[in-house]
Order: sequence, then C-alpha cells, then structure tokens
Amino acid sequence: STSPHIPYLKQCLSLAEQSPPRPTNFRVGAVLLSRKDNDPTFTDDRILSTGYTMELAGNTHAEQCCFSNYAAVHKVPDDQVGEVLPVEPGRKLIMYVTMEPCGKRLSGNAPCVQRITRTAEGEREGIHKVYFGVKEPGTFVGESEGCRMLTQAGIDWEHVGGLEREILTVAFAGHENAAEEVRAALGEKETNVDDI
Ligand SMILES: Nc1nc(=O)c(N)c(NC[C@H](O)[C@H](O)[C@H](O)COP(=O)(O)O)[nH]1
Ligand SMILES: [Zn+2]
Repeated sequence: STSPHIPYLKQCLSLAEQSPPRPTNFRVGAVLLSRKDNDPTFTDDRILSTGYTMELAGNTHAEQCCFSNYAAVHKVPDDQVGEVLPVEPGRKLIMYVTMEPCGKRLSGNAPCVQRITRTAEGEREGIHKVYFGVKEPGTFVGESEGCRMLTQAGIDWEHVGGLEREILTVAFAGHENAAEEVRAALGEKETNVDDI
C-alpha cells in the first residue's frame, strides 16, 4: 500500500505544474493543513492553504505563496500569518512541499525555512512538521541547508520517497538542460562511452 502522504505530494505536484517555467528557480507546490493527533489515515485533515512558485507577483516561492494566500484571506500582512493560523488542542499544523524548503536563496529574499519557523511565536507552536518529496538539488545554492535549519528550529521534517522523478521533472522544466539535471539530481551516473 502506498504511504498516506503520497496523495498530498501529488496535490503539491499538480500545484507545481501551474508554475511558470524559469531557468532561475524550481517549480514547486505546497499545501498547508491542520491534522488531528493520532489520526493515522488522516481522515480529519483540514486543508488551510495552497501555493506554487510565482503564483503571486514577484519572485515568490511555493511555501511563501501558501502563507501569503492564507494571510490575505485573514486580512493580515504576510509577516503576521503566525497570529492567524489556527491553534487547536489535539491538532497540528502540517506542510507538504514537493521540494525541501529553501534555507538560502540566491535573490537574498527571506528563505522559506525562516517563514516556517516564524509561524511559532509565544504560545503558538506554528508549523509542527514538513513533508517533502525531494531534497533541494545543488543547482543554485549547493548543499541544501533547509533540513538542518528546520531541525535547529525544533521543527520535524520527513522526506517522502516515490515521486522524485516526477517532482524533479516539473521542478526543472524551465531549465536549459532539464533532462540532464533531473538525471543528475536522481544520482544517475552519466553513461560515458567506455562504459557502453
Ligand atoms: N522549496 C522551494 N520552493 C520554491 O518555490 C522554489 N522556487 C525553490 N527554489 C530554491 C532555489 O534555491 C532558489 O529558487 C534559487 O536559489 C534562486 O533564488 P530565488 O528563488 O531567486 O530567491 N525552492
Ligand atoms: Zn523557498
């Protein structure tokens, strides 16, 4: 049986496919939900928001749009989204993203890990756990920092395998040599001539 996380990653992948292809980033999709504790089949999940790369104006990331969409619905500025996310006993806030949240961005804009950690303030736990389908490839920032930074902030995370090829194919679509980058990111060795 497939993991119960897979349908959510597939929903994130559908979101990512709506992102305009660019050589300067990855096409990513994100879903934010509230989950009841000890609910192994996720029957009582409540979707709170979704987002995809460049859904909103400017050089925006999927996770950023997901939070920004929620903040807009609740009529607060983006940096106050933590104050309007639901705090409900016996429920946790969960984020699904096709790709590991960024710890550093070439543009210098606030990385998504920072946006995630900032949802916790005072009594509010904020985001409890992040599930993603691939670690960030080294294309832009080399060794990814996202997971280490989440751990440092006390936020749990988990890589859910099974959709890597699909997720990377969508993510790299705007890149010059997308197919080769997907293969490299999948860790497939180049087949050089003397190996044939
Ligand atoms: N998790 C994630 N969600 C996204 O929506 C997205 N576009 C990236 N991409 C990560 C990549 O590291 C940055 O896109 C580059 O570092 C360029 O930085 P900018 O995006 O221009 O700030 N990562
Ligand atoms: Zn990001």
